[in-house]
Amino acid sequence: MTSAPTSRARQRIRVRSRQDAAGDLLGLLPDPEHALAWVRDGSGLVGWGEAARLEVSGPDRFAQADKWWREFCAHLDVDDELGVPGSGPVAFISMAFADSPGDSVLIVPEVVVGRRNGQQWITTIGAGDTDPEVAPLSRPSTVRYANGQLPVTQYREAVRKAVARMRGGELDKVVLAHDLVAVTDRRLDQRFVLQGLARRYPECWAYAVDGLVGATPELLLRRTGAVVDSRVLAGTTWPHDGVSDEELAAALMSSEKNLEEHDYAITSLAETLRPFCTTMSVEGPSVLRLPNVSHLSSDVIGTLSSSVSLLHLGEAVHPTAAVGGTPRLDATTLIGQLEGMDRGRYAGPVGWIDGNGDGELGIALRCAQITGSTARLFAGCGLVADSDPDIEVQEAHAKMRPMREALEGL
Ligand SMILES: C=C(O[C@H]1C=CC=C(C(=O)O)[C@@H]1O)C(=O)O
Repeated sequence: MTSAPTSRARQRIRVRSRQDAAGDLLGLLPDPEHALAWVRDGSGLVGWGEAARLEVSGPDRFAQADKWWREFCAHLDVDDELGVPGSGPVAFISMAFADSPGDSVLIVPEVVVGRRNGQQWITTIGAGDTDPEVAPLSRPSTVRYANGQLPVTQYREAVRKAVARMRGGELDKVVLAHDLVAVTDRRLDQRFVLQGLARRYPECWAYAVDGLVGATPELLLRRTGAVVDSRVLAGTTWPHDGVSDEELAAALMSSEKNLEEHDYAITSLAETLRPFCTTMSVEGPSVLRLPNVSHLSSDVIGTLSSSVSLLHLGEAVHPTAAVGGTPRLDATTLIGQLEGMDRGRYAGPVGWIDGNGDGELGIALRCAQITGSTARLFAGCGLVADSDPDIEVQEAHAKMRPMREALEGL
């Protein structure tokens, strides 16, 4: 389904960006159920209202989204006094993980507030209300959990089967996920969840697009002019009683199983991005420490050889072996067979794009799809032939902690 102002062809939409007084971005969001956000450590973008929206699905969803966004931008009158990435027109993006089923969505807000390097701005797209009434924040008083489409006992079994397939030499790596449903006593306020995540995980990108709310530590791609960069994560440990953070980090850095998982993820990203670049370098791995887990982390940076848009690049690199596997097609086929659930937009690219094709796409991890008073949480683990199903179940539990705590207001 595609919708955009029908008068677009005749009447150009006015886009205006101007400097704004500094403030807390997430605190500006007026609406509990339609939050649009991409914020890391106080900087990023938030939006409200809906000037246009695109919903697409299928293998050509990235190409369709890219075309739609270019056409939309071609019919705007832009008055942008900043000219920085994220000023001017912006669409928030959340792409489905799989070619089928699942809808991807692009939302162009009526108002965007951005903050970058201490500079804040406000953009109106059409007739946006720049000073809307902000509904009071509400928190659920009870949260109950129920099985999702893939309960944890079945998840363990799926992991066991996947490991057997890898030991049999069918593939090298696959990432399997499971879900969990949280039901609350009232309609969830997405802003409450976002603020809790942002407070606890300032090094992650807190995001909300069309009810998918989370805080991801993994940056799939950022395009800033000719520069493209990525933060690749794979290989995980989590706090254990009696083991110091330093010991955990040292064990992670010398774990062959985790280094192997990480290597597949880096290789998948680098191989698919390299054709677009004249230069590329990889730095890592090092350990990224978060309150719930620590990951092996590498940074990739490249120079683009031509002006290719963020969505085009996203299509080429998704899914990396941080959320799919190696070989990619074998892994995604096995994910479909063994998970037997619809991941929706979990593990898909999430973020924003501007009128120049610059923007940021994270991988939608540590998240929940929120609908009314229900949240569907997801967590997955990279598996190789050496993986132990019981340990992977513990890892998935640790990865769900941020979302559970944010829902419960802990
Ligand atoms: C698939 C997830 O995490 C990925 C990102 C970092 C580390 C991962 C791992 O060690 O398995 C996963 O590849 C998830 O959080 O649902």
